[in-house]
Amino acid sequence: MPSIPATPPRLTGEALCAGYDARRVLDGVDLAVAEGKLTVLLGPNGSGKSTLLKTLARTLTPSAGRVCLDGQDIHRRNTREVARRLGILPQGPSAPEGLTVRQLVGMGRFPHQRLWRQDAAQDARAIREAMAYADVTDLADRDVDALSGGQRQRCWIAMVLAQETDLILLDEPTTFLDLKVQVDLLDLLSRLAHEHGRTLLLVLHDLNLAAAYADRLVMMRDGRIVTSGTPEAVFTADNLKRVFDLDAHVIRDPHGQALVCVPARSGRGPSATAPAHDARVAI
Ligand SMILES: Nc1ncnc2c1ncn2[C@@H]1O[C@H](COP(=O)(O)OP(=O)(O)OP(=O)(O)O)[C@@H](O)[C@H]1O
Repeated sequence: MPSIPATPPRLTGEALCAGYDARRVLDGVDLAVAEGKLTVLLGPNGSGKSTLLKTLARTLTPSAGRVCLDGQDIHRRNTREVARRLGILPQGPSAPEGLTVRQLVGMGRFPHQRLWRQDAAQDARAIREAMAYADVTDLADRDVDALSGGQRQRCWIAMVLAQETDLILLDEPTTFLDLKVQVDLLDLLSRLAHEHGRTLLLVLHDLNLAAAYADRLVMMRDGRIVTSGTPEAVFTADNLKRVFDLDAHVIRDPHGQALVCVPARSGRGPSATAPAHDARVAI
């Protein structure tokens, strides 16, 4: 996979309002997804993260504002054209029954195929590379239904990779995975951004993994972006309180230097859980 030089954002949302029937969820969201970076969207349940991802991916039409992909309104582009540039893995995806892993991953090639023009060799190469990258080659002939949650999630990631898009949106890709598998998956996504120049926007619920892996954090509440920037700039106790209503300290991991959020246990106050050593810093 060739590296792509840093360029201005190709995916932006401008004054986006969106929702479901009469219910407005997004309320004037402005967002430029940083090129070649891993951006993590954080926010409490129901704050509109999935709605934003769906709107950015053209699955949901905004009631006001617009999404631009490569400078053009994404809703004026056709589905196949968008799918060749932008891949999305929604929350809790489901596959048709009886599909093997290779067939599922092959679905990522649909946007590149036409009835009168199919490049079987190119499709086979993309599927092979995606399965190798997501470490599911050994599972290729297994039934997707018969896999563990973690294995299945890696297969879905492989499907998105086989789509060979520069922009990848993932909604809670680590849900239901054990910590080691979460870390493996985030390492993989991080390599995609940093070694292959892909642009990733993902929703995560684990604050500490988000702070450890994100180049940029975007924090949402009540359908609005409250703050965004590098973890150094925005992963602060004040912002965690503003966005999540969470009482916590943010400290620096003395070994890896990552920022770590230590929640205060209810009724005991933040100081009850703060470590005694001098790694604690006011952030
Ligand atoms: N298909 C839908 N129809 C109607 N309302 C919806 C639909 N999907 C989401 N909502 C509502 O929109 C609001 C935002 O939901 P959304 O899924 O975007 O939040 P979220 O931040 O991704 O939440 P979570 O962290 O729980 O996944 C919620 O109040 C939710 O109930």
